[in-house]
Amino acid sequence: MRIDVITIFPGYLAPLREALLGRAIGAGLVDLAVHDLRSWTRDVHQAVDDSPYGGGPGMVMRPQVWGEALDAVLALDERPARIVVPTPAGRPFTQATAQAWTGEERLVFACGRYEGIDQRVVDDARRRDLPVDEVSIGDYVLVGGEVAVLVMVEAVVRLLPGVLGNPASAQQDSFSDGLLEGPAYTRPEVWRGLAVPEVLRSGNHAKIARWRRDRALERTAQRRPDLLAALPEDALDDADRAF
Ligand SMILES: NCc1ccc(-c2ccccc2)nc1
Repeated sequence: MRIDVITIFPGYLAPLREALLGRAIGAGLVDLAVHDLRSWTRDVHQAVDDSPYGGGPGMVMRPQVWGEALDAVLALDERPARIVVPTPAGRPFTQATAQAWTGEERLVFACGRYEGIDQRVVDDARRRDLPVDEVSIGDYVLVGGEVAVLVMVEAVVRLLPGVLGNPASAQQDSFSDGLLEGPAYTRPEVWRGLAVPEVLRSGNHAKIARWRRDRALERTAQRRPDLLAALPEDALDDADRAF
């Protein structure tokens, strides 16, 4: 998978080259290219924004600069790309989104700042039949899209074959079965007077699996009843319902 990020703060994306993601890049599982949007400005001030039509606070990012930047970056590679625009006004980015994007050959992230990017940039891309997703990683407003890109790239790349040491962990993590993950423990057996739940040291794998499922159901019911309500009919068996 090739990932391009266009931003006025390339340094914000440096963490993508660390640790797990850095190793995935080193292993050739992912190609990452970060581009400075100002490379496509033509004025001496390298202006990327301007006042909003209709008035109101803040500034809007100029369509000319973004149009030239996207055209140039898309032309760098012949692989078909999905353009992703992080925005508080976007559709929710979920684990399902991350899973779906693992099938993409290329993702091009457009990081907005200020009040966002002139809407015509997205409209123009869509009318050229380029797939464009405006996505939100949560109901809060950041200063720009860069942090959202770090979140989404990590969520997607970790799912790519060969990236995680143990692929099973990607299957068993939260949300993969629609439930939150329950509590986890490691040595020592007792820490500050707190003991690891007995069942986890019992060696009885059926009992352990049941206990873990019950804790996941309990935590999901307490913290995210919306996830429980969204589970497909056949997702819970009789033992689950008994819980
Ligand atoms: N839903 C997370 C998110 C994503 C992007 C932005 C944002 C804020 C200002 C300008 C451009 C993007 N804020 C929140």
